[in-house]
Amino acid sequence: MLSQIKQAAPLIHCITNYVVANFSANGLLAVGASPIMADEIKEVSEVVSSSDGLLINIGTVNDFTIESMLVAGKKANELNIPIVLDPVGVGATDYRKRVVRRLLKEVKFNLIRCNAGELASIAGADWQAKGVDSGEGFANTDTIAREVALKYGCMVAVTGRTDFLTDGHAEYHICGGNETATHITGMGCLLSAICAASLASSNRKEELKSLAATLKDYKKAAELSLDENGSFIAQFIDNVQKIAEVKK
Ligand SMILES: Nc1ncnc2c1ncn2[C@@H]1O[C@H](COP(=O)(O)OP(=O)(O)O)[C@@H](O)[C@H]1O
Ligand SMILES: Cc1ncsc1CCOP(=O)(O)O
Repeated sequence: MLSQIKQAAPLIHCITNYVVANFSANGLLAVGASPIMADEIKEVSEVVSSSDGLLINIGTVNDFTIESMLVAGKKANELNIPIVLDPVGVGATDYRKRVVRRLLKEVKFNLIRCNAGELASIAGADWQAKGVDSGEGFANTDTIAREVALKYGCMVAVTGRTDFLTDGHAEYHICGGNETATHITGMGCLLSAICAASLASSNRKEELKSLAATLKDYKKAAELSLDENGSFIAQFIDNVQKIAEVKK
């Protein structure tokens, strides 16, 4: 699927957090997409209107950027531009919970890409999240993901050792990857940005299947990368690029 993104070369508007902005831009470039990071309320409407996909990531959201997210999200809905929500660390604070509740109420998302702790928080399930990391709990994430997908009429991708993707009806489990991914900040955030590129590059009828292939390619790139953190980051970007360049 990364090769399909490379062919389509979509422009992806990212309203994302300042921890991962550079990594996400480089990752999008590696798959052949074009990133534009913009969160000023006076320009987000114009930026999203000329984009093929939108990422809303709440990792470092504040009272200004939430308003920009809502303006961009509503404009994208108007223009039928696919939107991915990454609810980074939503379980960590009441503020983040309120932000995500408001986003899910006022904007229609195509995909929520999250870890198990974030999913549990959105669903109000019992879970011990750890900041922006997944944490631990006993809830059945597959069941909750299906419920959340049906409730919000969107696809849900819950990532971890095994990824789970569903639209509430059909579903995929994706195995593999490299545990080192959990020690690198921004791996989930970049994946969400690439999912926006995937949605922007695929036929609407095939988007669940295409997203599953995207998650698989992402895990493959991690498998092919070294286990030390610094080398992993460089090799991972190289491997994402190589997989995207394979002609299908
Ligand atoms: N234990 C693990 N082993 C292998 N891959 C993992 C593991 N945990 C997460 N991943 C992978 O890391 C990437 C980012 O997912 P994740 O860490 O769940 O996101 P987040 O950064 O939002 O918590 C995904 O490709 C996921 O499959
Ligand atoms: C550490 C951190 N703090 C706020 S956003 C962020 C990045 C989280 O990135 P990811 O969830 O992809 O690891």
